[in-house]
Amino acid sequence: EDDQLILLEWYPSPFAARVRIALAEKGLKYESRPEDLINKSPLLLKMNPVHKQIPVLIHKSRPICGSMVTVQYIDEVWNHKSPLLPSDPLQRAHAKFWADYVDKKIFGIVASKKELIECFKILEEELGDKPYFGGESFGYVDLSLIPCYSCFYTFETLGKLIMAEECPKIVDWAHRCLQKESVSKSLCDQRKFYETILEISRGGSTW
Ligand SMILES: N[C@@H](CCC(=O)N[C@@H](CSO)C(=O)NCC(=O)O)C(=O)O
Repeated sequence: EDDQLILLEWYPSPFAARVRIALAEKGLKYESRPEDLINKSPLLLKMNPVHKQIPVLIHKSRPICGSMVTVQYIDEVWNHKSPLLPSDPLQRAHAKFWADYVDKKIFGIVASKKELIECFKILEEELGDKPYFGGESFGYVDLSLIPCYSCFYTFETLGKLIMAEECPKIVDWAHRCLQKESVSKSLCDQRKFYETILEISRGGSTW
């Protein structure tokens, strides 16, 4: 029917995980269509001709591209439950600032180990003693960062570091987020992510 939701995605992608979490938070049913990023489907090329990237949410046959843009769309269209962004404009601006920081510094160009740890320490400071980045409840900034948890085993194995030592509050926060079913059922398993990275690095294909 007209209100059908389709998600063009790829399971290991932390960007796709963000949209899966938002859809689960709102209790929305959707059809998942896994993409082969080496042989992209005509639908993906049609729905996201600019970046030709997943995730793409297709709602009423129209595409929404970009993971955090899609999360905002979901939050605004299905605003009946589990708000992800605060309603106060200043708080919203802060949430978008930190989600943008996560995009640039954590998910951006794969940073050097030193830079990555420095950025996690800044996030650790921002989190402080709050249970979540937005305060008492899980929200937009938490959602932007938590998919990175799937990469922790890879960081530790390849980077020879221990996340619990580098940023203990972030590790505790991640475990807190994983108590939520919307998160635990949406995140790629850490070992599967690691195996996928090794496969790709052998295959030399981009992802
Ligand atoms: N800024 C975008 C990044 C999406 C992306 O990198 N998607 C990757 C897969 S996961 O890393 C992708 O589709 N790569 C295929 C390609 O670039 O050819 C977002 O937030 O959605």
